[in-house]
Amino acid sequence: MNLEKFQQSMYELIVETSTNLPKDVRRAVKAAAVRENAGTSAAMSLATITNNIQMADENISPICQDTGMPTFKVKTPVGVNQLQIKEAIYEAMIEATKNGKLRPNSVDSLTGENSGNNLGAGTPVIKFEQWEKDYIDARLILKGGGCENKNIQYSLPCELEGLGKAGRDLDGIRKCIMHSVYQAQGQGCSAGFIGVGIGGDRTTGYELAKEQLFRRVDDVNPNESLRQLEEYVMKHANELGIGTMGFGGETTLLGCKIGVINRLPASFFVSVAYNCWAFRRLGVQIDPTTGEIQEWFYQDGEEIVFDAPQQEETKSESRTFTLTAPITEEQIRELKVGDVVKISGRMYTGRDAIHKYLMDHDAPVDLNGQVIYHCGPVMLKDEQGEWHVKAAGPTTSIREEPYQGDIMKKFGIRAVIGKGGMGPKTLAALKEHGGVYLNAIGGAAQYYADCIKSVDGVDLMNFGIPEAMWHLQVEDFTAVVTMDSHGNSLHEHVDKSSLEKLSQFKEPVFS
Ligand SMILES: O=C(O)C[C@H](O)C(=O)O
Ligand code: SF4
Repeated sequence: MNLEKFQQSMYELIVETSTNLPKDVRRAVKAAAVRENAGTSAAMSLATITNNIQMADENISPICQDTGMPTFKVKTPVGVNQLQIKEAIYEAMIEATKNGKLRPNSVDSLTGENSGNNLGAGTPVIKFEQWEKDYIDARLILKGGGCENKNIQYSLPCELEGLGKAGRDLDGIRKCIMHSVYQAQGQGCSAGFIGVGIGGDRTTGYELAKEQLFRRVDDVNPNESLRQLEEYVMKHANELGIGTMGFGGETTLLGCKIGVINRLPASFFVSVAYNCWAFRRLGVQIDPTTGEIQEWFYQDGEEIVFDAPQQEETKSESRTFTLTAPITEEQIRELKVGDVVKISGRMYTGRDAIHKYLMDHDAPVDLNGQVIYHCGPVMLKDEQGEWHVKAAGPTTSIREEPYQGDIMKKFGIRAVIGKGGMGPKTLAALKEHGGVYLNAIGGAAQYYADCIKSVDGVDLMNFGIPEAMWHLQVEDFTAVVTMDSHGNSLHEHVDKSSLEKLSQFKEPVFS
């Protein structure tokens, strides 16, 4: 095999997967955008999402800054050297990271050190299979950490909030799947796609669930019971009202694929892999002699054009405020859940490592009246040593729940921006201190990168690029107030109302 060419093909597969959302996924997103009512938060978020998808195409830059756990599935004809393939994939990963197509995402679990090139123990994941065909089939999925955190595994029988007892039968499985969508709320950047694995052990159950994510969104399950179940879930999960980013709305789920394998008599697992709307997976057919790409998978069909939203659709029903840091308590107290905020001026990124650090250290900058953005961007340094933002959407905020309230009070921070919302501890601190939580659109990494006009500095680089504290100069960075300083939380509200809706699906359906 021409290894140089093969490595180039793997590089193309990585770049395309990170930057070019597959057509079957685009069709599902488009259908969701069409369903939402103009002027609602869901419609506006979907407009941002579709805009972001197109920006990623044009910029050839990551759709989302979290380029995920690279998982390759490679089928090779007998005689092809899999060791060489592995080596070529490693090289292609290094190059894609260097060129800002992947974020350095491989972190030592004990020391916290980022390897910087996406290689490390267990990264990337490469699964090989041998087959009788005469070509190589290489597929890649880039599944982000936020949606990965929303995966869930049920052991039947069990008791489920809202749904009661789930037994060891098809109806018990139905309940688990409905519950899995409920428990994800907006935190995995809904509307999402789920892959479900029935049976196996804890490991093979999850593997089967992830395997389902390689199926086309629009395929039809050949197993009649599973086909019916997939259809049922698609219809009814969308009645939960969680909606895009958990803002409420018509579409909560974009795809549901279910597979089944045998189990042990004692075990009965239902494993669910949740994937965000930024469902990045592609595949190629490769000639094993030349190493060249012969065909792309998931990319058939017409070009999908997302219509630019009409004037009345972009006109929000909400009040709009403009803020520039330092922000006063008075300005914050004026904001209510549902308001749109446009931020200009300075903001600082801070995510997991920074929040832990700030608990018992001084801040490297004065944070009084400032804005913290839960974000781990993709950054590139030019020849002059200047940093440039390549992708910069929000990360899931709930992970900072143990720290956030204390840190806001300790340093006088007035606003935090993230996604998916935070819990009661933060809500209480916002009320006491005069703070606000702003929800940005998860995955819209190109859209937000465009709002960042310059990088003015960076602290705590020892935490690695995604975890460092970046000083950003922004213009019209738009987010929605979802938790205010008066004790109101849209997240709490949507959680409650979706749980009520979930309980409507308590009665047996598949008996
Ligand atoms: O790590 C990130 O940047 C985001 C993550 O995928 C998340 O959804 O929280
Ligand atoms: S930020 Fe959202 S869109 Fe990006 S990887 Fe995480 S869950 Fe997916």
